Amino acid sequence: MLRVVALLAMQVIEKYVNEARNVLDELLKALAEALTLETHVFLNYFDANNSEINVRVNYYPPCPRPDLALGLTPHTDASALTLLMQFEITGGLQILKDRKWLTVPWTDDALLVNVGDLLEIMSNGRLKSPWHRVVTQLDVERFSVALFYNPPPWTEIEPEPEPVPVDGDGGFKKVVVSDYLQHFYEISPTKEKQAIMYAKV
Ligand SMILES: O=C(O)CCC(=O)C(=O)O
Ligand SMILES: [Fe+2]
Repeated sequence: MLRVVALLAMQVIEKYVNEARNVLDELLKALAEALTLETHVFLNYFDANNSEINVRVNYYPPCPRPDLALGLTPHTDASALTLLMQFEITGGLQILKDRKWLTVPWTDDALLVNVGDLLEIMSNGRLKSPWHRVVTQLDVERFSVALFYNPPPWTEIEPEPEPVPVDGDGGFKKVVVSDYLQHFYEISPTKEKQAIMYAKV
């Protein structure tokens, strides 16, 4: 019985992964166009057989002292893009903006897309990976599914040189995806957004 359930779950996840890949590929094209770049500049790093998709299921139980315990410690995602799903509107996900934690507005039945560090590097800082965390809640339990989409590990990603980011940021250099990931996991968790400095000139 358990085997049947596990098999069914695997089929559902596989279906979701395949659909998610289509959505994310379209988004990578749309994001490149929005930055007035050639449509495929980001998508070209991915390939259907070797790109990495990792799925993490997060469970946050109700917490008697949300003031004392976080659900997920602050971080950026080491992905290119992350597709997030939650099962009901429960809040909990927050991003740091102007030094304040803001709860991400998330409507029911909506998927949320998060820019990861690799896309920040590829876009030379024009797309930013947000510093985010999950807070616990008193009487609320929460599930989320995070799907991380990455080019194959041996891919060398290169920041798009033009146009120069408006906020004067940028200054990224070429990195190999697996080198970046190794660095990211070696130094995580960090107190602030730090791993991405590895990809700065
Ligand atoms: O649970 C969430 O909404 C976010 C999860 C997340 O940030 C992650 O798994 O990296
Ligand atoms: Fe995350």
